[in-house]
Amino acid sequence: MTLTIPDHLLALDARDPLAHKRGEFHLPRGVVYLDGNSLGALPRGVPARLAHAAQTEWGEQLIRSWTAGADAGQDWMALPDRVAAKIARLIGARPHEVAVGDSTSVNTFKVLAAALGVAQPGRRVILTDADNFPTDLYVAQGLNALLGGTLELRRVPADDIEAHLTGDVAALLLTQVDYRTGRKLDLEAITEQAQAQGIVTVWDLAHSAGAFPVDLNGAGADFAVGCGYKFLNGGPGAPAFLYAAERHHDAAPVAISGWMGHADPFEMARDFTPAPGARRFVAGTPMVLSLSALDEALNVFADVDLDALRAKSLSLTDTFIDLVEPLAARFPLTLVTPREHARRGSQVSYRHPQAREVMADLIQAGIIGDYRTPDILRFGFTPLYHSHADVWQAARGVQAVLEARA
Ligand SMILES: Cc1ncc(COP(=O)(O)O)c(C=O)c1O
Ligand SMILES: Nc1c(O)cccc1C(=O)C[C@H](N)C(=O)O
Repeated sequence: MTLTIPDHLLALDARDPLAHKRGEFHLPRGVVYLDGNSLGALPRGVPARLAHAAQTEWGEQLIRSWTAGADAGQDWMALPDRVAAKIARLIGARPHEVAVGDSTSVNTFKVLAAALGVAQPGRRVILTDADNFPTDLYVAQGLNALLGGTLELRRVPADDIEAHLTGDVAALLLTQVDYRTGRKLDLEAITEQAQAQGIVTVWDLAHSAGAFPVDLNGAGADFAVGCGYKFLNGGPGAPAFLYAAERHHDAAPVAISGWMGHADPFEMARDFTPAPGARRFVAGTPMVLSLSALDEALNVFADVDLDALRAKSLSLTDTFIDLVEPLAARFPLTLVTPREHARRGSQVSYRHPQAREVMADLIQAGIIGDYRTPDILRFGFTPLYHSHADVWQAARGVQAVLEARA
């Protein structure tokens, strides 16, 4: 097995317009980290920012930090809005259509409730992908239980979704990129077809935001959610985001109407008057420390051309698929990620009957991907910090592990 990186891959790295971004991350030595679709790597600016938030803003300024520096946009109170504005650019939204805080699960509850609130009267069906990420399914089940079981959760295979966009469906709940296979759905086309049937759309962008450009406004999408700790690199348990199209702000119910979503929290009014825009969905006190980390992590994207990000992501995943392809002839390895660019997110997955054990061996060898039930080997590629040389090393690692186990 040769460890010499082929010239054509070195040439791709040499003309990579995003190559300089790698230096903005801490990447441990001896590891090829292919799990940024679960927990993004640490941006170098984050530790100092966290230290400042803890020592100066909390330690010295204490409670004054909630309002201190408001004129310069440095107050904690507006931190969720500042982070929302940075995420808005990545998902094709306007800043006042994005709210940041809570987890993706909680935000899914909020936007699903909001979607049902603006759905066509009398419709009770939530249509979703049978293989959707569990939390999406569970949240829909929980909301149905809360509503006395009056909803129907209709689960169909993702490939059959379009055929099920019928006039009785209230809301469509879909994850754009499947967490197991990396299959990417056509958000624009599905949104258009759903809306033609009067269906309100809710998109889970957990594996989309920060991985490639998303254009929610361009698609006319209704609602969306996504994670802060995956491709946005906000750190473990980073706050999530939600998106609510401006046209729904007045009519959509705020299911968790907390005081921080009030138009004037310190008025301490007895009744809920929603804040303008999506801020109304920020229920409670902003998680300042984790928001600070996410805010800093998002600065990495400031000078990133999102089309270049997508082009590089596809080049990395193409390269991995090409390099691993010969192994499929020798080992029970089946590519489950679509080869078509339009249908691929930023990960590559394979079925293997001993996927769990193979991944354990890979991690032992410093190739960190992950295993997903029942038999999926999952490799996430982050165009901000991966090179084609990394891809080469990862593919060689897969080869070595499979050969050693044979
Ligand atoms: C598609 C999708 N939705 C939601 C989540 C997670 O939600 P939460 O941040 O609430 O754990 C994940 C990953 O954990 C996911 O892959
Ligand atoms: N959120 C996670 C966690 O708290 C622990 C371990 C993994 C995760 C994940 O993000 C899993 C991820 N959503 C997935 O696609 O499988």
